[in-house]
Amino acid sequence: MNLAIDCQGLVKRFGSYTAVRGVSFQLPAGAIMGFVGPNGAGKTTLIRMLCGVLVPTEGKATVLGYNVLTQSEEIKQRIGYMSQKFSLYDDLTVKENLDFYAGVYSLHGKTAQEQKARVIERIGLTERTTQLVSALSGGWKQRVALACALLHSPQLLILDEPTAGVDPVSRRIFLDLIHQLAKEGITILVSTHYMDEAATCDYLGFVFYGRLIAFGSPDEMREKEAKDSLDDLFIYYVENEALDDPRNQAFKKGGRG
Ligand SMILES: Nc1ncnc2c1ncn2[C@@H]1O[C@H](COP(=O)(O)OP(=O)(O)OP(=O)(O)O)[C@@H](O)[C@H]1O
Repeated sequence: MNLAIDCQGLVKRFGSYTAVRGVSFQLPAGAIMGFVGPNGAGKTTLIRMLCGVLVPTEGKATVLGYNVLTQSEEIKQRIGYMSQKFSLYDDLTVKENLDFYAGVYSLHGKTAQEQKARVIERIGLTERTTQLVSALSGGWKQRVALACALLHSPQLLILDEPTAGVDPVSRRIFLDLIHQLAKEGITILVSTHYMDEAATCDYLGFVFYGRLIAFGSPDEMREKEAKDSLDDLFIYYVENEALDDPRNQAFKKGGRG
């Protein structure tokens, strides 16, 4: 199987605090995977290790066949990353933001022009290129950020809570775009708090206090544990997780979030 991500026993400690505790999973190329978990579960830390920007304390991982410890530059060139804050310049137009990111990805001349034209068309931004980003709705900002992340034709797209604070219609449009991109062969890793989004992924990883407490396809997971909803399934896994972290007890008693 051609794997986009293969990680084994990834651990990240910040001083005495362990944010990621031995995460292992394999993601086939071309699949969409969703990370779901409460705030502070360790999703972003895990993602940052897979992007090659944060060095794991323990464990190993390959992303697109490259080692996160020794080949982070190769990984960075081949992944598109979009954070929950979108990382756009509000006082620049859509086109100027794309120009800026083309430079970041070292795209110049004809290649830059072609790639910008490709993503503008692909993401449906033709009518928006001269607008200031500050004048755009959250949904349009999200699409501009996606266009920026796709400029260098990445093989893996990593989206960290891309739809946080975006209205439901825009979320749906964005999700459809993501699914089309996956059909075109891009592997997608997305972290989300929304179970309806998670349900559309090929694979799901439930992250809870630094552990990957479940991994599999949403349908298989629901069938295996005989749960109708992913919310029920998540709670089921959390309640069956014997964690030493005292915050786990708070979560079980209703302090979720
Ligand atoms: N650089 C750092 N130094 C110390 N602690 C950190 C650092 N980065 C993250 N943490 C801690 O690690 C834990 C996991 O954080 P992380 O951002 O990975 O969670 P998350 O699941 O992405 O949460 P959210 O959904 O809120 O983005 C948190 O308790 C956070 O405070």
